[in-house]
Amino acid sequence: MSRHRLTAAPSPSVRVRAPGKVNLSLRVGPVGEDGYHPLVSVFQAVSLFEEVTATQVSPGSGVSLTVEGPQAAGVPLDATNLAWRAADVLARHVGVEPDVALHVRKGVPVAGGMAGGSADAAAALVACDALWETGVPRSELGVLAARLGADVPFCLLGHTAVGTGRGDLLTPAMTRGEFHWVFAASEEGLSTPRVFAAYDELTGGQAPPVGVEDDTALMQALRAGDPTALGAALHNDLQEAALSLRPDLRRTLDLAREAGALGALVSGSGPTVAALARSRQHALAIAATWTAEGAADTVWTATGPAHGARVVG
Ligand SMILES: C[C@](O)(CO)[C@H](O)COP(=O)(O)OP(=O)(O)OC[C@H]1O[C@@H](n2ccc(N)nc2=O)[C@H](O)[C@@H]1O
Ligand SMILES: Nc1ncnc2c1ncn2[C@@H]1O[C@H](COP(=O)(O)OP(=O)(O)OP(=O)(O)O)[C@@H](O)[C@H]1O
Repeated sequence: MSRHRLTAAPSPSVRVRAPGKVNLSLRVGPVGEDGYHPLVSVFQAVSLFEEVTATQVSPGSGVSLTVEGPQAAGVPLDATNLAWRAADVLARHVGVEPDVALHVRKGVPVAGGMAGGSADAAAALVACDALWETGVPRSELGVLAARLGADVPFCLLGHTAVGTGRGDLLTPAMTRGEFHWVFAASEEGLSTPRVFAAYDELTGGQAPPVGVEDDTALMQALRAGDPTALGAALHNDLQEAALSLRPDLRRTLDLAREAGALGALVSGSGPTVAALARSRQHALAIAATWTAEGAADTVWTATGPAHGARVVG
């Protein structure tokens, strides 16, 4: 008598990785009537990745979501989650039912100014498009991405790019070589709208208009692959606003400079502090200084630029 073991075939699934970012330069104009600030930013994607797995479920199941990672407790598990919203937006756009089980593995600090949630949205768009075989062109995914948040189009694109408008109109930038980064992350995040509101207060709502010409030295440093020149050109208009809400970050910045960082700044709306190092070894030395001084809850090293949202495995 022969025995047959019946094993159910695993449901088809797609795994996508999307990067967090650091704003090498962030210049913020006066708030507009839509509540958004016109900005010019040079984004760089770094090798801290969010991973979203989209798995097929039976028709009519709808969207479900699980999240893993050290800071997963701070992430919403309902339809307000950016990955869930991305699945809904794509389904509506192509006219399919949003049936999918999403699993998010967080590798970017939560509410840290590094676009972790935006990376989840970008990854979910790519993952669901592949799972549902809807074949939406990248340019069209970019339009959907902008609806989900100002940082989402960049997480889709990756590498290094100049963003204008809300930060969602992107032009790829030329770079040479690899840059070494260290990030000091805090358990307690900062709310992006609160940081923009603090900026409005500090500038009395009269911030000067912004232009791409302010970043000429930075763009030249990127093209030359010159980390020293890049370190000197790093800039963030939101830094003082973030420091007004988190004055302790000043010490984190000072410690990085004392450890020889080529430049140090608050990443985006903070509270993560980014430091540019000379090499991988130097990045580890800065990380060790921050850890020894208790200047961060978690310290991460990474390189940039990194690729945009793409299918892995
Ligand atoms: C600070 C940055 O991370 C820099 O890259 C981004 O500008 C923020 O991008 P994001 O988190 O994707 O932003 P969204 O989710 O679109 O917007 C959150 C809130 O941030 C503020 N916001 C965002 C982008 C922008 N250009 N001006 C703004 O004033 C608005 O109050 C908005 O309601
Ligand atoms: N998938 C998600 N992951 C993390 N947070 C999410 C997600 N979806 C929605 N959120 C909400 O968004 C808030 C900001 O999270 P996120 O990690 O994207 O911040 P951030 O890195 O500061 O973003 P940005 O740099 O784009 O402003 C969180 O506090 C959380 O409430």
